[in-house]
Amino acid sequence: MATRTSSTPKASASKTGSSRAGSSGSSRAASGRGRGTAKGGATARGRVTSTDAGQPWLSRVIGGAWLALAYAVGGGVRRIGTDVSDLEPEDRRDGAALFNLVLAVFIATFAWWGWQGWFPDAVYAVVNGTFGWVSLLLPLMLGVCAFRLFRKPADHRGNNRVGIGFLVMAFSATGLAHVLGGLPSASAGFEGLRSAGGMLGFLASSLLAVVHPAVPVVVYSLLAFVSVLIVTATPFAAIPRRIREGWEHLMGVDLPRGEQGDGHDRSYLYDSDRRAEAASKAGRPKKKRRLFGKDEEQPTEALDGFAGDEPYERAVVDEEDRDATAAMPAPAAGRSQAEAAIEKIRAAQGRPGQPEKAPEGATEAIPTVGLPTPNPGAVPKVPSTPVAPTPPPTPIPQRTEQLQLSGDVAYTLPTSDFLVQGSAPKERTEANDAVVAALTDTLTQFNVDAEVTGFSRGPTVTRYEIELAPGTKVEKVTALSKNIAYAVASSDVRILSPIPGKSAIGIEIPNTDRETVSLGDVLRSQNARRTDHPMVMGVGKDVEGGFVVANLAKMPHLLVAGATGAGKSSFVNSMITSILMRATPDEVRMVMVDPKRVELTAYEGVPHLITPIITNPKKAAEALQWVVREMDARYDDLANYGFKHIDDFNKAVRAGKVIPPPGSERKVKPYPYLLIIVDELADLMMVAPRDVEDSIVRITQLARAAGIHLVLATQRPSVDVVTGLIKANVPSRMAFATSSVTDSRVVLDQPGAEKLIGQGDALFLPMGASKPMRVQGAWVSESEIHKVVEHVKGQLQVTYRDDVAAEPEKKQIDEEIGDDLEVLIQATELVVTTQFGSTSMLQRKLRVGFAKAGRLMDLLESRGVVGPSEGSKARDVLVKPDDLPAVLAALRGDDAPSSASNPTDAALADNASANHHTGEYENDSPYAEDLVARDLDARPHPVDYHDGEDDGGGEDAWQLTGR
Ligand SMILES: Nc1ncnc2c1ncn2[C@@H]1O[C@H](COP(=O)(O)OP(=O)(O)OP(=O)(O)O)[C@@H](O)[C@H]1O
Repeated sequence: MATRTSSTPKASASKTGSSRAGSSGSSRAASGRGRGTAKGGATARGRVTSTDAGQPWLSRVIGGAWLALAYAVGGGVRRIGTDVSDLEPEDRRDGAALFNLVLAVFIATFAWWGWQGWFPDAVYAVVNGTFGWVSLLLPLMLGVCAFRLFRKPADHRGNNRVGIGFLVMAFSATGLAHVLGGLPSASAGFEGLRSAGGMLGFLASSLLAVVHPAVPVVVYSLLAFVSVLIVTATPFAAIPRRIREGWEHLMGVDLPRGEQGDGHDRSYLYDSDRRAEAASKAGRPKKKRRLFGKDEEQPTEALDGFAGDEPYERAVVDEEDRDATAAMPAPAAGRSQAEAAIEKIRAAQGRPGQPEKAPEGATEAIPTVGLPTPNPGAVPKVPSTPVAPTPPPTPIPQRTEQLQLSGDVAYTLPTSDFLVQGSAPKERTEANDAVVAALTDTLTQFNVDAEVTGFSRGPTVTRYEIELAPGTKVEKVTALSKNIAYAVASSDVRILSPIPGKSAIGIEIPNTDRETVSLGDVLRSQNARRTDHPMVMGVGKDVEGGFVVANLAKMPHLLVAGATGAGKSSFVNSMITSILMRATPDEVRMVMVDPKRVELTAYEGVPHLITPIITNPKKAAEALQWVVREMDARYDDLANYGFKHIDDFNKAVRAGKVIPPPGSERKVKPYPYLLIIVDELADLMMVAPRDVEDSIVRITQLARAAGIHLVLATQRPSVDVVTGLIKANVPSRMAFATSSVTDSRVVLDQPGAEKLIGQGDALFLPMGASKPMRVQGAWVSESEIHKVVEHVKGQLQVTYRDDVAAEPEKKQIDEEIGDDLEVLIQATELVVTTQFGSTSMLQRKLRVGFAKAGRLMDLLESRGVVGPSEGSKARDVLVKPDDLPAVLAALRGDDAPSSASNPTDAALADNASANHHTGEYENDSPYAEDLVARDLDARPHPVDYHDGEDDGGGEDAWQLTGR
């Protein structure tokens, strides 16, 4: 113990010393001396002290003055634009920066402003003799270097890149200048060379020019171009984008707000620098996204006047630098990434891994409390799984052959550029290395013989893979879940044991730097392009960064649940937008139920709707009953024409093989898929639980073959909302973060959803899958939705069918009942609840005479509540207590038929199917108004969705998911 604790400060002290040496200042030198007295750190510090002491006082005074001046200038430069003056003193490199600045100004004075004198002349001769007229550019280059060193001294990679880029640029420029200056030979002398590319230009070009004067021009033009790419950190592939950005910047179009408004000079930042910058602000909602390849604030909201939600919104508004990661010190020179990252984690835990300072005069360092600082050299660089790249914004080929709607209406689907391109996914970041270090550290501490062998980074979480040594129990790792959570400073750690398909334990840990998954990217991914099926939706991205798309028709019904704010509505938006992007109103029709009244209003008026968005829960219950009738009608057609699935029926209709019976005037047309979206099931269940449950169960049991699909969303996944019956019939589940493990069990039949981190983080359990897949839901902004909806509305006018959620006609109270309604209701309640059909009981309980009680009993018999009289025996009660509300409503005449089991409803259903047989369905069809006049035969044959697929729908809903 003593050995370990005393060595830690020593190691750290020497590390600190060396890292700070580059930016030495007198104050730090002094502090070094002070600490040098402590035992243990004496050797290293002793050397520093003796060197300082040996320095002549004059040089120390000059050095001090230089640094003081450098700090003053640096302080000013750091306040230009975005204030970065909170830079740690040990990270500054103001001395070197000032040197660059002074040199720049000095060269400018004679190269640009013609300052003369013996000293400038002498320097000028050297500089100009070396670089020729390229020396005119040197002040600019040095100035940029100085600016970077003042403001971003810790960005060594970036600074080196810019420095090297300028060197290559200067060299190639001298080569070119030599040719442009007429290829002066050595005999032209110093003066001749100065007016061209100087000595450097002569050396660079004279030999190449011997072959042909064009050779150095070509070679150095290319080199100059490459140097520009190096300085501006532009990979070859990004050249067109950069040119476009530059152009837009110049022309002032689509100028990204963030880059314009905050004054933060990012022009010199390489992509990785931008990412690092973003990572340093981890935890803050990311505002920038990529629009067709360029950085952009949340898509054009400001332009469109849309102030919709932003991805990863947080309720807590805090300062950037109070974020856990932002508050951590920037990596000091000489420290490895992993080491810096470890420090970040420690800082997040409130235990920065700095050595404890020895008290004055102490001979031994105080033992360090907590985790030992892992030796960064020992932290393995584990491989990360490559992530799927952002799909190119290339347009998805338009399905022109299908877009001729029946009735010769040309319909154009929205083009894929209506949806923005997301930012490039990251394969690994500093935060990942930090977690690997922390995990390795935890395993070592608890003597678990296992190692982190790799990780795959998704948009929200990264899954770290741990492999066990032979003979090590899995439980040894799973038992450490709390310690792991502690080590990585996150309470949302989820352990998968094993990772499906792998002999490894998976530990899912939220990324501090989450990425937004743009719906546009998901729909442009290869998985989505692979099929034309109109019911395919972009779900999001899995933990390995692969795009997940799913076919709603194969699900065939989906339950979406999660606590408020977990991302359900965003998911529903992505789903609807996917359909609008890919399907014509002839292919998919929708019924939207939005009891919250605000979630789906954006879609009001799209031609895919068959009824206005339903906001009244009672009407929603009626609409569900309409769906049941529609389903029955479709089934009748299937049965009559001998088909098992609506797709086969549609195929046959398009092939002209479905011929109505002779005498029928009906024109048979393909049925569109019908998607019913209920945004809050709880609201419906509160109004008419039995009716809603009945309808849902009936629809879900049968509707798959009829091409009718239900999506039920709820923020209250409790058993009274998602009843056992509903659950049993809705096989696919999408669970967003739930507030309790009980809720998670209701949705998924297993725990897990309570560990999700919200904001689109979900467990997707499609029909047929045994284990849920963790996905980050796709995000589509309100302005994107608006654009898509406007386009779709511009293509075709919506034609609503008015009977879907129409108020059913008020049934008149039976004349026979007259004024006895109230007492009859009481009699019904009595008889049904007691299940005892006795006239004398009515007499007693209702305090009515024998004649009145007899009349009530007759009324009950005529309404099917009790059976006929059996002499002195009590009558049979024909209504079960569960059906009481429906019977009472029917007596009052103020409610809709409760279900198909209701005699009145059954009669209605019979009528409906009778109409079909007589060919009258046409007028009854939900699509009658807009489809009836269209000439089927004139319609080109649409693509057959089911080619090569199992028409019986035996595939898994997630057949399209994966990377
Ligand atoms: N896929 C996503 N990507 C990024 N951010 C998301 C995503 N989904 C949701 N969010 C963030 O979470 C916030 C809440 O999401 P949303 O409105 O979808 O929640 P909800 O579950 O529908 O809540 P409620 O039930 O209260 O309507 C959004 O405003 C957004 O900031």
